[in-house]
Amino acid sequence: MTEAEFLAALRALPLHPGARGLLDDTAHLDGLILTTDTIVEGIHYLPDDPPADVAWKLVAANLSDLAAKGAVPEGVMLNYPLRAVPPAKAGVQLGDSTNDAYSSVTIAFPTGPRPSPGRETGWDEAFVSGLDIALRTFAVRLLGGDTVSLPVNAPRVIALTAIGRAARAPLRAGAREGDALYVTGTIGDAGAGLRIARGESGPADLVDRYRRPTPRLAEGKALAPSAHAMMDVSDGLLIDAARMADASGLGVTIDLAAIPLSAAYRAFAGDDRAARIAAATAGDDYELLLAAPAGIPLAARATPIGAFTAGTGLTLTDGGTPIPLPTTLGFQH
Ligand SMILES: Nc1ncnc2c1ncn2[C@@H]1O[C@H](COP(=O)(O)OP(=O)(O)OP(=O)(O)O)[C@@H](O)[C@H]1O
Ligand SMILES: Cc1ncc(C[n+]2csc(CCOP(=O)(O)O)c2C)c(N)n1
Ligand SMILES: [Mg+2]
Repeated sequence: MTEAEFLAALRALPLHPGARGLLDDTAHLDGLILTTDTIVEGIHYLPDDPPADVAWKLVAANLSDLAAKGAVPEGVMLNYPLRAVPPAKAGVQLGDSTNDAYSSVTIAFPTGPRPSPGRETGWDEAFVSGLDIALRTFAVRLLGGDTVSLPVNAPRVIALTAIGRAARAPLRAGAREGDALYVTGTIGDAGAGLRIARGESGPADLVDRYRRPTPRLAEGKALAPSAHAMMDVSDGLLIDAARMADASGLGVTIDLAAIPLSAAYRAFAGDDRAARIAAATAGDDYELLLAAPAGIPLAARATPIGAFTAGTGLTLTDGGTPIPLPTTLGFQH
């Protein structure tokens, strides 16, 4: 089953009205905004990423969904797995191990006495220190959670639930015909950072954008009153914009040439059509995408990159000339 098929199946279940038809970034309950996000070793982060950065990314990815609703974070709940190590490896530092290639990993489900969990030198401690820094940075506090153990060699799966408050939260589904599509910040930096973290040569700043994204909390709060629709860009600018248009019952046209790229991205990847498509489909940006009337002053900086139209689907132009869509619009599980 694909992610889209799984979500479609869930939408046929009894849904709480606060679920917004499972068509939004968050659920809404009496002024509270709720969201949960999971990160998986090897899928969302690299096995040798620093544990403190993994904690940061987990918090940032969750708070980004709150930012997209203009919400102020109230607290978070953490679901955390301690991982046992094979006895032979006890005391060996993570990162020197063969844990990197999950395709060849054999997960051991012990039948005898369980190895003691949490003995991978320092990983859990460093995660907690990183969590402390992230919580303090974003002025949010821990409400609770759950701790479990993983089989030897199993990739870590870490989940966080974030709860916030918003007086008026813009939906994904609220875009109106004629609205402009805006995006905050620059797009593609994290995708480039992942390539660099995987071995290409490039600046550490871009790796930082991949490992330590910034949830746009202040921008989200400032933009929410003028936004007809808002969401964050996690899977890729093109796929997420197409989702906003779809949820709103509209089409959207995006001009590739208008997508804001950083100087660091352009120096690393170039500025041609392929580099722009790569930026617009890589994901991990955690910028905000919003629909608002064209030309109105906005309370935070955002770049107009397109427009909502009657009809359906995504149309891509490059400097105004229509171009074919790439085969993938973004990341899908
Ligand atoms: N396993 C699940 N069970 C129940 N609801 C789900 C599940 N997975 C996703 N959803 C719901 O589907 C909707 C869309 O989820 P999706 O993950 O695409 O958005 P998102 O949380 O904004 O993504 P991202 O975390 O990448 O920003 C949300 O309302 C989410 O709560
Ligand atoms: C090692 C590694 N490989 C690939 C990616 C790219 N990636 C994975 S999940 C995702 C979307 C957000 O996740 P979700 O939709 O689950 O919130 C993206 C863009 C990555 N971050 N790390
Ligand atoms: Mg989201």
